[in-house]
Amino acid sequence: MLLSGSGKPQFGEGNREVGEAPLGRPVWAAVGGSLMSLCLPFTGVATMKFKSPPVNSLSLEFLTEFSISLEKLENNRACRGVIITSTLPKIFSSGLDITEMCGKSMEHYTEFWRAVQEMWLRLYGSNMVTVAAVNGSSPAGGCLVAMSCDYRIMAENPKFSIGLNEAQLGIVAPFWFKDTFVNVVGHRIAERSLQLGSLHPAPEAHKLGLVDELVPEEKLMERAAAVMAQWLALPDHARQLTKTMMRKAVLDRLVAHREEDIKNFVTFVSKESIQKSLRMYMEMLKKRKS
Ligand SMILES: CCCCCCCCCCC/C=C/C(=O)SCCNC(=O)CCNC(=O)[C@H](O)C(C)(C)COP(=O)(O)OP(=O)(O)OC[C@H]1O[C@@H](n2cnc3c(N)ncnc32)[C@H](O)[C@@H]1OP(=O)(O)O
Repeated sequence: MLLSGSGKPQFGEGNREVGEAPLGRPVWAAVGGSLMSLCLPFTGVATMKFKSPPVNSLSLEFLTEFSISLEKLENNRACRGVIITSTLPKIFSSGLDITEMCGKSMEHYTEFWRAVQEMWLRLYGSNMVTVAAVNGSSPAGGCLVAMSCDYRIMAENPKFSIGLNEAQLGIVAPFWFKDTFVNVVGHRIAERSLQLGSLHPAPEAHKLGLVDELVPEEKLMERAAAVMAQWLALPDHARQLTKTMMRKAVLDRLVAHREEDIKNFVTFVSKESIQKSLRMYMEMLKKRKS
């Protein structure tokens, strides 16, 4: 992931680079983890770029780096917003790494699911303004990342799709994926889309309200910066309290049922029938390629 931003850099470890202006003030700070890059310039707006080829799957390692990066930005008082995008052509994120859910131990599933929860709790509950610049396809967990942001701008290419397609894999989106979806598009659209495991091409996703606007791909980052400026024009405390008011019930629900949710996931994913569905899905992906 690639994370970049400006202001007062607080990133202690890793591949840190800090530019110094003549007065000794940091111009920018870049913390290049291996799976995402992050930069924070003077504007106080960080850009986080996923860079985990081939398709930015959300592996345990990726999720861990994502959560740590969010925590660092959240704790950096100079950072007020983050734009999330991908360095890979055509893919925002392919969602949870299916190989993390196949043929592994119960301990591994537990650790993996806790990391998925952690990422969502941090992103959905962030005090920062979060804008997703969706520059490619974004199924399932990738859609969750985008939906957890405050605003979604998608490249207008109809070949790019987004949605919670879990049902197509023979698995079930957990209640907090569903809650996030309902909060974005409303109950009826969420219900139909979830039951059918629909992946919506960008124009349809826009019509449904799953993404807020479509722009030509080359204008995506420029537009994300403009939207960010608009959101940051308001006082942080008023915006943050409003965001909390809108999202708290859904966040609290997972916090209250976190261990139960992990148990459900581990039990569900360990079933031979589910393992078989996931294996068949992976085989289908490979066959489709050849
Ligand atoms: C009672 C209730 C209890 C509830 C308990 C909980 C239940 C479990 C909930 C789990 C929720 C799951 C969420 C998810 O996110 S699951 C993942 C869903 N993702 C997908 O369906 C996307 C699949 N991928 C694609 O459609 C395409 O790859 C994509 C459009 C993203 C890109 O297409 P492209 O043609 O560019 O690339 P390839 O298809 O050739 O893929 C390249 C290689 O990457 C591998 N790949 C793709 N996606 C994944 C993935 N998500 N995880 C792991 N690996 C992935 C693909 O197989 C190719 O590999 P090879 O190069 O080795 O062939």
